[in-house]
Amino acid sequence: MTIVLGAIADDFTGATDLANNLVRGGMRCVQVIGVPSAPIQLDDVDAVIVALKSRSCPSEEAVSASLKALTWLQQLGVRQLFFKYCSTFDSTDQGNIGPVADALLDQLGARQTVMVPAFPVNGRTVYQGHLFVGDRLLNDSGMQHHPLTPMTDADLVRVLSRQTPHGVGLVAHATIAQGTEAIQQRLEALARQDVRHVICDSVSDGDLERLAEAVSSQPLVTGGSGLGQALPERYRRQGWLAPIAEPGRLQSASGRALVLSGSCSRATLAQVDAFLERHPGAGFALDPLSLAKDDVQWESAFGFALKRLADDEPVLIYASANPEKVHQAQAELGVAQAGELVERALSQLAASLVNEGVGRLVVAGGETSGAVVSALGIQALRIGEQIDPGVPWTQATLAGRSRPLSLALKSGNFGGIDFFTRAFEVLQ
Ligand SMILES: Nc1ncnc2c1ncn2[C@@H]1O[C@H](COP(=O)(O)OP(=O)(O)OP(=O)(O)O)[C@@H](O)[C@H]1O
Ligand SMILES: O=C(O)[C@@H](O)C(=O)CO
Repeated sequence: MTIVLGAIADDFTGATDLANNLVRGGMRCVQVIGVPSAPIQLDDVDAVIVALKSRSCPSEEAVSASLKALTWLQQLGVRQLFFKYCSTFDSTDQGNIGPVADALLDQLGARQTVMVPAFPVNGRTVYQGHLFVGDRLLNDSGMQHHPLTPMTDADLVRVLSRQTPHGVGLVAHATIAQGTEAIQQRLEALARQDVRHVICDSVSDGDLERLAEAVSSQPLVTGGSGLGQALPERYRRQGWLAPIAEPGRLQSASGRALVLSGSCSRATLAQVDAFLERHPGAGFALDPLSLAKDDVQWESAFGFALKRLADDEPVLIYASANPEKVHQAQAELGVAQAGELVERALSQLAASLVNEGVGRLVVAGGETSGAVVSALGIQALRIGEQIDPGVPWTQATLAGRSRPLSLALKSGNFGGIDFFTRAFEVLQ
């Protein structure tokens, strides 16, 4: 059967989040890390997700990587394209959501796309074009302090209008509530006014189902994984997808357990605190200012982890810090360098500690996960059981290792407070 969906995700945790929801909808998914350099086996696959690290890089790089992914997916003959970005619309005035969406539309020869970041089960909803995280507007949710893409405006029409020269419009909730026909009529009316990007309100799974029905035949849809949760059922009704497939089972996990965290989100900071409270002495804090000086802190972190792993004790290495500390590091080092130092330190720890027997690895943060997965040389991930909404266990085959590596890539703001402990319980 034809591959139904080809997705391009702007970060690695976002890619596994989308894959997780598609698998739960009964689609057989493969997640690849960048465009594969050699042909890969895609028999019996309904969806292919290309994970990029294009959320925070210069927009020209994001556009070029996304178009390369699109070309590859077009060659596979996929029926619909999905541009996956964050449910908190992480971006800056330079992009990358607007420029990438424009470039994808151009290459597809399509005139319009919907923008649907909502993921209600995780508290992300959009009403009158304004993004909420739980009961807070985006700019008051903690996302205003994000180290790389601070979100200081919750009005997505306004946010996106700064990123594209094209028209940006809204399908408001009153229309979504009326159902498919009303949504399609509104999209058509906006297209006639040359509105190219359409932010869509959605406050419930029902809204996402109505939207999915309205857009499941469009060449390109964009948004968070909430829309991805609703699409498989539409594809099935359109006859594009066989009845519910058995989502693949992963091999049993083996090896030592390690948690690495480079996310500074409110949720991750609470998860770090909860883990350290439950396992006193199990954490090692990295600090970009020390990392910038020499290798001493990295070596200490490595030694600390080795010792605890040898004793089979829980271990968490983290750079996660409150906004004051992050700003202090950024003021001295610059935003990009502070981030890079942390990403390099954590990804080198991952590579070295996997060599020392780590087989179950949890990574918190999308950029951080991108750096770790790249350092490990992983090319593709199989999707397994969900730990919390949006975060599944995955498995990767590594060169020179007989057993696969089990890997959970946690989006910054996802997961319950006990995530770092519960993740390993789910594996047993
Ligand atoms: N103490 C720190 N000071 C400055 N920058 C930091 C610090 N700790 C982490 N960082 C950087 O902040 C960025 C956090 O982004 P990351 O995407 O990993 O987390 P997140 O945004 O919370 O997760 P997600 O993208 O999944 O929502 C990374 O580039 C990381 O290196
Ligand atoms: O949509 C989300 O919130 C996540 O999948 C994500 O992209 C975080 O990096």
